[in-house]
Amino acid sequence: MTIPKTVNPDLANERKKATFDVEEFTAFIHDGESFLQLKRLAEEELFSDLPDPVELDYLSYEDYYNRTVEQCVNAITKVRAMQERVNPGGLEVYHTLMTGPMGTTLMPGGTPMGVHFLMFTRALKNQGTPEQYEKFGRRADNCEILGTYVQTELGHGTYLRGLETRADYDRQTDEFVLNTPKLTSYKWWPGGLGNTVNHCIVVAQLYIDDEPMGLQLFFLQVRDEQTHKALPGIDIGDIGKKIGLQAVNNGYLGLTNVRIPRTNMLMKNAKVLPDGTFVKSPVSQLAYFPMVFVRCMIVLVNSGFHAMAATIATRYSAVRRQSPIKPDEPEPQVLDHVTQQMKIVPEIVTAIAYRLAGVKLNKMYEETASAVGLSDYSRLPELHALACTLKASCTYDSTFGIERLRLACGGHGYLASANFGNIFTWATAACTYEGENSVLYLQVGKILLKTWGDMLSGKPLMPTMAYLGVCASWHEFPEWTGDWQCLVQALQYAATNKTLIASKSYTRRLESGLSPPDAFNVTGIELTQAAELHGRAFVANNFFEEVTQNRENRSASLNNLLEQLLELYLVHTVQRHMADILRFIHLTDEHLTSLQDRLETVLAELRPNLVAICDGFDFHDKVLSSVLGCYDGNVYERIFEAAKKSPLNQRDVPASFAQHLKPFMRSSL
Ligand SMILES: CC(C)(COP(=O)(O)OP(=O)(O)OC[C@H]1O[C@@H](n2cnc3c(N)ncnc32)[C@H](O)[C@@H]1OP(=O)(O)O)[C@@H](O)C(=O)NCCC(=O)NCCSC(=O)CCCC(=O)O
Ligand SMILES: Cc1cc2nc3c(=O)[nH]c(=O)nc-3n(C[C@H](O)[C@H](O)[C@H](O)COP(=O)(O)OP(=O)(O)OC[C@H]3O[C@@H](n4cnc5c(N)ncnc54)[C@H](O)[C@@H]3O)c2cc1C
Repeated sequence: MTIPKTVNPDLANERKKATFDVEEFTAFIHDGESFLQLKRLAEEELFSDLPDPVELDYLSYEDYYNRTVEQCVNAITKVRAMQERVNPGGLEVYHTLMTGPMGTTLMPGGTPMGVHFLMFTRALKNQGTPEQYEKFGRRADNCEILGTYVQTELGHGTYLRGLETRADYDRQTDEFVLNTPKLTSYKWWPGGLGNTVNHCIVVAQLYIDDEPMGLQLFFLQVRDEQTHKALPGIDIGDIGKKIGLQAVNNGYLGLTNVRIPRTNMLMKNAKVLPDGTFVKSPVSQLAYFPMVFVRCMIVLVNSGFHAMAATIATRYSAVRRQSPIKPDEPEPQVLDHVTQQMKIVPEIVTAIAYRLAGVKLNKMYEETASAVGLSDYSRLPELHALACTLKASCTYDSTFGIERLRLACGGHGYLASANFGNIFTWATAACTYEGENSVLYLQVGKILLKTWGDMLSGKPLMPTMAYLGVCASWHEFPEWTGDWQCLVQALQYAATNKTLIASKSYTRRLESGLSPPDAFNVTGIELTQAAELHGRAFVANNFFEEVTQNRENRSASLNNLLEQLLELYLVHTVQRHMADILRFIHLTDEHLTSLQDRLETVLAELRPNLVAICDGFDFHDKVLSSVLGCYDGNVYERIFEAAKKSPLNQRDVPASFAQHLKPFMRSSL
């Protein structure tokens, strides 16, 4: 089957209908031109010789892994060469691309080197001393060594204080002795640990003279640099097949009396001196900072997955024709069925809303990291709260959004070659890794409770929670105007009152004699609901600010489009949380009808621009890797071509016919 060189006429027609400049939208959504140019340059280099993803699908587990390593190494080699051309000696190309959505999507089954770039290199830089960076970090940055972040154990992932891996200081030899004393202490899950890396950062409980000193990070070599064989005392391997991310090579690690020099503990914050004196970190949570960075990144990465799935479903829905709306008319593009628009358009805007929130969050991370560099730790709690809430709500919304988008593609959405399977399993993994979502919401719930107390005692509130003070001061919700500000305030008001309810329940339980931890546990449902609403209110408010500020820097047509996207996002989000809102705000049937009218109006207004908006996300066909989502819309040819590649179509009759079917049918006679 040859794929036509022409673009499907329905898609070409959609593109002609666009009312805005796609390139301007693309620059807006990528936060400026510079990253965009870098991304496109890299795509040109990286994708020229990538193999067909359909072939990868049929490889064995082992071949899939080996093939991914090959692709990964090729990609990194090219990116390094590109860095030398763009800014010799710098690392921005490297890090921007390998830690961004493109790096993750370059290999359909994920990459065994992702955690090397995301966590290993960064932790060496930010948790090590300058000398440690020179000794270990520079080699990691240059990929002379490969590593991963080894924290989770078979028995514990969430509850870090329960980790069982020990690092005992031996004053005589100036070494730490590392052990995983029980089966449950085995490290379990780290990406690339299975068979790829030769070094890692191990998170372990530090003991000095058998006294626990808390969790610390240790640089550890696990495999010989020449032979790649495990070093003495190290039991290491792959944890086996998962429901997705088959090439990430998640591994296990057991340690028996493994000795490392004292200077292998990352000592930028806490320190152990040669005589065994322990110098505490100025703030113990600094050991958690590598996780905060990844939580911030996840918001960008998952909003990217969400936008990928939305692009596939939108393009396919513009090509797919089914079921006349009026009996005597031709079959319309399925995108003209309003229920189809309702499945797709809210997902497009949600991906955009999280992309914008993710950019804001990552800027806040950079500011906080700079402040930490100057020993100012004051913004850590606010960053922690926002990273937790956005990581949790973004991964949840993208996971279920991607599934809705797959369903919107009917039968063909279920084909592996449509690529929803990979996109979904990438997205849903992030609901668990880097902090399980409910656990992160409970962290936010705890901070909301504390903030509520601060508010009652007149203390200043952190900026992203200041609205609690404003809303709590209202006797009742101001007059319902239904404008954008009102819709954002409705979400904030609901979040505030949910916090109030949770706070009252918690206090009531304390008064009835429950201990604080028990009272917190039984208030968990209300606390997580408050935390979720807090996150959604932030995303809505941020979207509102992005669209209503800096208008003069954008064309009128882009402003118009962004206003429509905002309108849909706010109306849809308010409708989604209507049960919470109605509990606190009196709305009439007229108000609710008006919201529904607005939803339907803006869906119709956005309809001509849907394909162009998805084009504006600027996903290369190799990134989408989908027979349904290609830019040219030659969907049926690609579905057919992919089917022809099935191994079962490579010979006339499969072996199982002679071996099993034929004797079986004879004996049934
Ligand atoms: C759940 C907690 C946060 C609990 O921490 P804790 O110290 O035991 O208990 P606590 O009393 O709740 O907290 C004490 C205090 O520490 C604060 N805090 C907690 N975390 C942070 C932070 N990151 N930054 C700044 N502050 C933080 C809390 O708010 C508390 O503050 P407070 O004392 O109340 O003022 C922690 O255990 C945790 O983070 N667990 C999640 C584990 C996790 O995320 N693992 C990730 C492994 S790596 C990975 O998955 C890589 C995947 C990457 C890929 O494949 O791409
Ligand atoms: C694809 C993937 C990649 C990963 N990569 C890495 C890596 O590179 N390095 C690494 O160290 N780890 C990695 N992990 C491990 C990951 O970080 C942990 O799985 C994650 O932190 C969740 O911890 P857990 O598995 O212990 O879940 P659990 O905590 O056992 O969760 C089970 C259930 O218990 C609930 N629960 C637990 N604690 C509480 C609580 N306090 N309150 C209420 N409910 C609670 C949870 O909400 C959940 O519903 C990876 C995991 C996956 C899936």
